[in-house]
Amino acid sequence: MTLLDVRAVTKDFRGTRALRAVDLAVGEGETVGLVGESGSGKSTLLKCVLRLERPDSGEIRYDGIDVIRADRAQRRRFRREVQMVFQDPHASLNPRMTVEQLVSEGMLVHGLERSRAGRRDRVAELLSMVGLDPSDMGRRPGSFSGGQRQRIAIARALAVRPRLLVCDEPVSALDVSVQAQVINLLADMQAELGLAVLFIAHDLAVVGHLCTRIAVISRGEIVESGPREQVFGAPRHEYTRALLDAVPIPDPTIAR
Ligand SMILES: Nc1ncnc2c1ncn2[C@@H]1O[C@H](COP(=O)(O)OP(=O)(O)OP(=O)(O)O)[C@@H](O)[C@H]1O
Repeated sequence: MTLLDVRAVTKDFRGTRALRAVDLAVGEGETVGLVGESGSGKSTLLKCVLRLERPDSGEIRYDGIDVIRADRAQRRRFRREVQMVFQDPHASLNPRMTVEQLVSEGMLVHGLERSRAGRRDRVAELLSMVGLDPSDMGRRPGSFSGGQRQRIAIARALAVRPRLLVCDEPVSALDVSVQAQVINLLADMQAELGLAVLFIAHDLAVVGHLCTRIAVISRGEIVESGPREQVFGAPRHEYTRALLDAVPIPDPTIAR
């Protein structure tokens, strides 16, 4: 079943065509990568999906909800079921809050765990899941490394039991050695929880590691889209070939 369905979305900013009739679908439990260089339109598409920008034309549907015209109850469901992990956990995690507060905030907002003890237990469980020590839940994000902060951000997103996780350049700010750990964690969580993932990045190698389907965006247009093996093995578009030339192939089976 298609969970997120973006159809023919177009967006102009006073003369700049940021998106040209973009189509993009993410199925239930599916991992989709959206790749493109800086300025290609990735952020604009994301803002349209998150209702931060209104497309000039086109449709965005999420599990029966018309995202652009959603009513209050629909927006509320959408805000719980679609969670985000951002590029910079330093900026996206409030430095004054403890890990316990950060991870339990969504549960409070959405009324998922009524008791403080229940929320605490769930925070402990989530921290273990993402490879952090539950006894650290009283610490603040500033005392963790970049990779650990991204684990906190992932635990926070998972706390409200989302169906779709949207990751916007989640490892771009991390050291290369830490990038692989965070990608592996996302892959584990995706498999364990059956989450759908939309993973946005400028780096094709990073996307290829996690996503079974890849869409390539260039100058506001999806220039290629298909199974990972097809995009890596037989890229149709010259822009994809250029992106492939610029990165090491992450998986030797794909390289062959
Ligand atoms: N608010 C805005 N006003 C005017 N132009 C904009 C605005 N937002 C984006 N643009 C333009 O739209 C185009 C797409 O930008 P967008 O930020 O979506 O690209 P991107 O792929 O997300 O790039 P990056 O990876 O650098 O964030 C660019 O030409 C950009 O300059």
